[in-house]
Amino acid sequence: MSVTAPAAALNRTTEGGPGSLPAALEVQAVSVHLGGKTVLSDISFEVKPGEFLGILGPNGAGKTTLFRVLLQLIKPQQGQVRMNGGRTLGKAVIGYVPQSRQIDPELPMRARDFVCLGLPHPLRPWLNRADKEAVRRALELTDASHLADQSIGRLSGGERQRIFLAQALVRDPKILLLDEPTSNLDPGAQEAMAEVVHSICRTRGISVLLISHDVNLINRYADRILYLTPGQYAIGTVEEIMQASVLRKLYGSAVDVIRLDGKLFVTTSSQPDSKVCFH
Ligand SMILES: Nc1ncnc2c1ncn2[C@@H]1O[C@H](COP(=O)(O)OP(=O)(O)OP(=O)(O)O)[C@@H](O)[C@H]1O
Repeated sequence: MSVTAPAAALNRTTEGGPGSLPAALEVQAVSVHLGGKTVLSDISFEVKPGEFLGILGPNGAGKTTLFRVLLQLIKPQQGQVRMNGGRTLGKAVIGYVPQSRQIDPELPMRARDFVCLGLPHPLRPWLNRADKEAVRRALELTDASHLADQSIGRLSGGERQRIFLAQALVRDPKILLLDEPTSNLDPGAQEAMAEVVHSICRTRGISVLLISHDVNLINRYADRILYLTPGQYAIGTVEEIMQASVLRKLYGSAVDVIRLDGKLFVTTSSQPDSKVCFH
């Protein structure tokens, strides 16, 4: 069920953004039930080429499940997903960086070989010129060319995320799905990662859907946000969605939004000792 924000319209993009282009992704009335539970309920939205959509919401709201639907790993019980104006390009159209990927520090693999695993034929013993160029370009786009010959297991968390991102980009996707790519990074590395993603989104016209629990990071980079809570959602600009009236409807409980030194904080105010929650 969607919650309509005051002055917010479903699928509206910010002025000067990629609003007038045909959608790269259309999610139409999608519902998903898992283990007897409704995880996504009648969700509809679209994303334009080169648009950056931030996805926020509490644990268990269905954010990763939405990605699994977009990746065709889960078939929704209701609704449909259309990409690239309804022209099916297969899974190559989507680049995906999953949540929390563990790498053995002793894994004897260079970063460039890890990026190669994103190619359609990763186990081929040689790379042709086009493959080499794709890997070179993906590393360059993610500002990671200098890491190419280093061992993937020995890279820092921030450096490793860039290699994961390069792997997701190596097939030149039209849509990029990033599941909490900045979690476990220090603030500087989070900012650097978000900068790289934003630049790729804008310069390559790739639609980015990025899940995060950091509303302020999303606020700086996203054109719009999709805010999911169990069974409910709202979509619009940060200003439209991050209002107490909208979040109260989404959570079905007392929630306040505080702006302090240019930063947003969401608080639960039903408790006597009103406390800051997850943002
Ligand atoms: N295969 C499954 N079978 C049953 N329930 C599932 C399955 N996959 C996910 N769920 C449930 O669906 C709900 C949404 O899970 P999901 O991982 O999409 O949430 P999320 O918003 O990504 O959470 P988080 O922020 O913690 O990553 C959870 O309650 C989860 O337990």
